[in-house]
Amino acid sequence: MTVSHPSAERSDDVDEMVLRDPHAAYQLLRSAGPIRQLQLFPEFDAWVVTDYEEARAALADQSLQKAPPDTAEGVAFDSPFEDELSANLLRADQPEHTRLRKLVTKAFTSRRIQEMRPRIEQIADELLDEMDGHTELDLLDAYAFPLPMTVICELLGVPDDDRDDFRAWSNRLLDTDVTDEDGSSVHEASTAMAAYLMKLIAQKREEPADDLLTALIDARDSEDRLTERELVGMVFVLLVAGHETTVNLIGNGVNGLLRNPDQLAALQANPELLPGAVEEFLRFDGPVHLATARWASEDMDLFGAQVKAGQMVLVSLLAANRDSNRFENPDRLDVTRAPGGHLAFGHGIHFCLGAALARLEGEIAFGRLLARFPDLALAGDPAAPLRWRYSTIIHGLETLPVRLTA
Ligand code: HEM
Repeated sequence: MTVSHPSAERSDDVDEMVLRDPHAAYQLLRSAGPIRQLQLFPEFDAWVVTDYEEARAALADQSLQKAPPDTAEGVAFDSPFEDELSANLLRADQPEHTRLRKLVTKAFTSRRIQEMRPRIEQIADELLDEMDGHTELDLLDAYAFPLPMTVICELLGVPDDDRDDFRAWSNRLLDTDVTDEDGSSVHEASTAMAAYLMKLIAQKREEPADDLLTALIDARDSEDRLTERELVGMVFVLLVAGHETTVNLIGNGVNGLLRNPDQLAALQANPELLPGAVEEFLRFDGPVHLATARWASEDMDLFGAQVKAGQMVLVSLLAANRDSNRFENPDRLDVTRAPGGHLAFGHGIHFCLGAALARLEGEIAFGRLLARFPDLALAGDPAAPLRWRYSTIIHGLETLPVRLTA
């Protein structure tokens, strides 16, 4: 698959290739062992784990801590979300992590999530109604983005009128912008995002309702179970994780299907394959590229590498999910593959809180889309280069132009 990006003029070494064309880069890297140092950020190198077994072990290894240690290398660069947004689950170690996660687990259990099925189906159908009558459109804008965004906003109980601003800030926080040398664009986006979240919390304090944000505010104001910074950090992580990822489950999965017509036909002929197909989309082109940063808490031997205290360790979920020692024919999309075992939702104590919700959204999104537009196809020249977002965290397309009818 060819990929282009505005920064293609940068040096074409493997470090840069990991961001520009990750699957090809990991194929080159894998033969060099399960871990190696890469320069993914301008100021410092990070250790990157690429093989399945080691990736799984690293995700569960609590000597790789989430809170940057005092002596960490490159912390200033890695912390654009200072200060208001950083007190969140993905930056917390035990025991803070357990306390914070307990506040939200109840809202995300499979049973609670299954109750949302009729409403998610309705949201999908409304978006599909709006698409009807168009010949070509960007599936990310019209469907893959608004669906999970509407769901997470309703679950929290916040308006989604500002969702375009929110999407722009969130993209700026998660993508690597090579032109933002002094970090001012990221800083501006994190300041705007923090101000917006504080406004949402203030509004909800004025008008409480039967929703997750009200419950979190109660836990703060009546029970003192989290600080104000932690409240803002929680809303931040739920809103960002709730929509930056599922949009790319839908986008990457549809892209994979439309480029593999035999798999599309198999799924259309056997809709009962859908839940397994969603797992395969997650394995084949998962929405998260590298899991969020971990830091060595001490000098250690990590899979044969001498990692020093304070160095950053990143786990490549994309690489692990294409490890041929774990998955047969890993570069083949196969909707009949026995599901399970992929690392797209992470592993260990930070395993994705929203996995059940994302799976349900995915199942509904693919099922409704293919039923409504059975002749769905890529618009334009299928051999034309795809533009992937340039990001250490997100693996997703910039746009996905499709034709709706034959
Ligand atoms: C297909 C969609 C999704 C994918 C692939 C995904 C992936 C992940 C991954 C890989 C992690 C762990 C990161 C790490 O260990 O560094 C994670 C954590 C998390 N995800 Fe998801 N996610 C998805 C959807 C969602 C949704 C819909 C929500 C809903 C709010 C959500 C909320 C979270 C939260 C709160 C965490 C942090 C958990 C913790 O630190 O304990 N995610 N997700």
